[in-house]
Amino acid sequence: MIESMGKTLSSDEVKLLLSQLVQQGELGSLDRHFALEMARLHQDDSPLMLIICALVSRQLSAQHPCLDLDSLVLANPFGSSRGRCRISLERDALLAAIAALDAVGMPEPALTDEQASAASAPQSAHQISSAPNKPLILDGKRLYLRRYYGFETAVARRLSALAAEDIAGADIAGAGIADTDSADTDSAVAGTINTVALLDELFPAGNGDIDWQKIAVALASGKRLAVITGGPGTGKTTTVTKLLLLLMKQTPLKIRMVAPTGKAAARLSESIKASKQRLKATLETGLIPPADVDALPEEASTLHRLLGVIPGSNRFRHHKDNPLELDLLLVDEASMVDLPMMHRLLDALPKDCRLILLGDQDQLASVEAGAVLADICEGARQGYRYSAKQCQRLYALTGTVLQSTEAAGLGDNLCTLTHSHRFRADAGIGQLALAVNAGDKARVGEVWRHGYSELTWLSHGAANAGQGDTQSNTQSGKGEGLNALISLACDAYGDYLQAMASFAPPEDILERYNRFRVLCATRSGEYGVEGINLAIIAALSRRGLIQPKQEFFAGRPIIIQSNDYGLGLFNGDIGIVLPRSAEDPRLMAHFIQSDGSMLKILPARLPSHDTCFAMTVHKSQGSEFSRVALSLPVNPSPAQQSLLGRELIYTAITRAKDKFICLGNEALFEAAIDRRTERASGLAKRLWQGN
Ligand SMILES: Nc1ncnc2c1ncn2[C@@H]1O[C@H](COP(=O)(O)OP(=O)(O)OP(=O)(O)O)[C@@H](O)[C@H]1O
Repeated sequence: MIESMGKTLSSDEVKLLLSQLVQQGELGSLDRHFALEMARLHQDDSPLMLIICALVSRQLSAQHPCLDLDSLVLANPFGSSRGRCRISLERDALLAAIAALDAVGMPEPALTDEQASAASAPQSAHQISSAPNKPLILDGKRLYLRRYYGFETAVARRLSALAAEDIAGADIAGAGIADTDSADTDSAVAGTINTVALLDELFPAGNGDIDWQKIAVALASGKRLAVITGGPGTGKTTTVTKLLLLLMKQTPLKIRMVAPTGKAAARLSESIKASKQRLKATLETGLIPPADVDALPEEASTLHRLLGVIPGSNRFRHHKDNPLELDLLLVDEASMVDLPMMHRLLDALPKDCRLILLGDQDQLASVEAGAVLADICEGARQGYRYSAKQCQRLYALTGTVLQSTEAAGLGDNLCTLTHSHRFRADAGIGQLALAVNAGDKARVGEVWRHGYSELTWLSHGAANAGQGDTQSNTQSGKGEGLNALISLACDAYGDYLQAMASFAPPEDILERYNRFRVLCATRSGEYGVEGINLAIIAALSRRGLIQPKQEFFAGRPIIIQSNDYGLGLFNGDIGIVLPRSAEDPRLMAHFIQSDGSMLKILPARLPSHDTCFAMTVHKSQGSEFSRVALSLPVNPSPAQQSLLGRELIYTAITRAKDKFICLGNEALFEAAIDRRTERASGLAKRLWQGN
């Protein structure tokens, strides 16, 4: 049934095929190894068993929690470019044959929490279960590794349960309107009035448009789970600060705030602090004294730190049997949280805890498997979906009339903020981000051609010039685009290097460095992180701004590639190697921590790291810079092309506050906008359709 060039393949031929796919870079060696191990453990090295296991493993390596058999390209499931490696499968026989494999099980009806936890117990991602349970689960047309099936079903079950729960006493508006007994109704109405007064104080009447930030606070005040999403500068932090204030006015709560990376946690802390200051200046009636705002927490940590890493293990101190001690958990940059991490987080939440997720559903999905935030928001992509009960409650609290729909999935728990207060509606970066996010290529072209001073297009070469041909701030000519980008980067980085040369305080040097960043779509190649870093080092050296004679040199920016809990450094943390002082030229790596203090580490003690004049767009999530230059590859490989999607471009653009520069070519840019990253997952269906 598995054929290549019209010939049915034997097991040995399939094993050879897997080796060839690895040699060609079309399959990971881990995926091949996984397939062979599974075949050995299950004493079944049938061609189908080998192929299916390799495909499921490859899906996971590409961050898909499952293999969706409906979207499998039967004529060439590995997407091989070599004729010999293009196998084909028969649709009709495939499902039945997979179901008949001894290694494949079917979903157990209503898995209990214990069973789900056992199924998803921490092991290495590709470890094969030694339990009698089947290592693969076929759920309809989706094939999972058992562990990931456990993660997905547990996350769906826990989120749905949280979503369905109203906060006792907060269902006041609905109760006040609906038919409840009179005592309840009296206290409910009193509570409603209190909440209404607080909401009015926090959100003074505007211009008559719906105030979605107010809706978000009203919604989140009554639900155990609230998800507030929106693009950059739409006021997520402002909104959540007001929400925390409102909740704390009603009941004292033990609150923790987290983000997936150290950088994002530091930014959350800064944003909350700034938001508190702004809020204090707007409170007028005395209903909320400034001291109440001061009392709000502002310290944020990483998810890993919250859950308590156990050194040398991939388990955490907090889990179902040792839950966290808190009443409310706020998770920022939730789009970066992967499926296994979301499972661990939900597992560690105590009963009766509120969970608030903040993030931008349109950003790149997590680096590891899943696209949890996008799945959570999937059912409300076309607009809000509030039940009649929720609309009644929101009307009672905010006076806003909203059109109800039939209750669906997480509809009552979601609020999307769409108006950016950071980008002027008529300014280039906001316009470009909007057009890219909508996949509107014609509009994208118009925005580039408009000649906004905030946007600069650098063409890869004359042959490819196009996108910004008609605008003044356009560069073309073979190789000139890259030269222009390197020169521009050297000008920008020259600022912090000159501050270093005059022994400015490290905080000042880091602040200047963080004003600009080159972001790359890929790691390798001349236009990737590796090539651009080398080119910038060479150019800065020619200008005499750095002296890269050794691995560590004064002014070398560093990005950390792994977590080191002992040192307090985390994957994605960024610092600079600087002399200790004007008198002491010995070098120390300097990092600003989430509480604003400076961490100094001897370079030799740093965990794995890389130079960071250029970094990947993926690693830039949760950060923002005044100016961003994006470098796209010239001739991306098929694997690179698949990563070059709309979310990547959107994420890069929205890291920039004042200026966005793009080095690319029109065809590539357009193709990327057309390509949406879809992760094979059953989570959205489970959350929104209950299966
Ligand atoms: N309703 C509003 N009216 C006017 N300005 C606002 C409003 N809400 C937020 N802002 C301003 O917009 C800016 C961004 O707000 P905020 O930091 O809350 O957004 P965010 O969505 O959290 O941003 P980020 O994308 O950086 O996470 C801030 O300067 C804030 O003062």
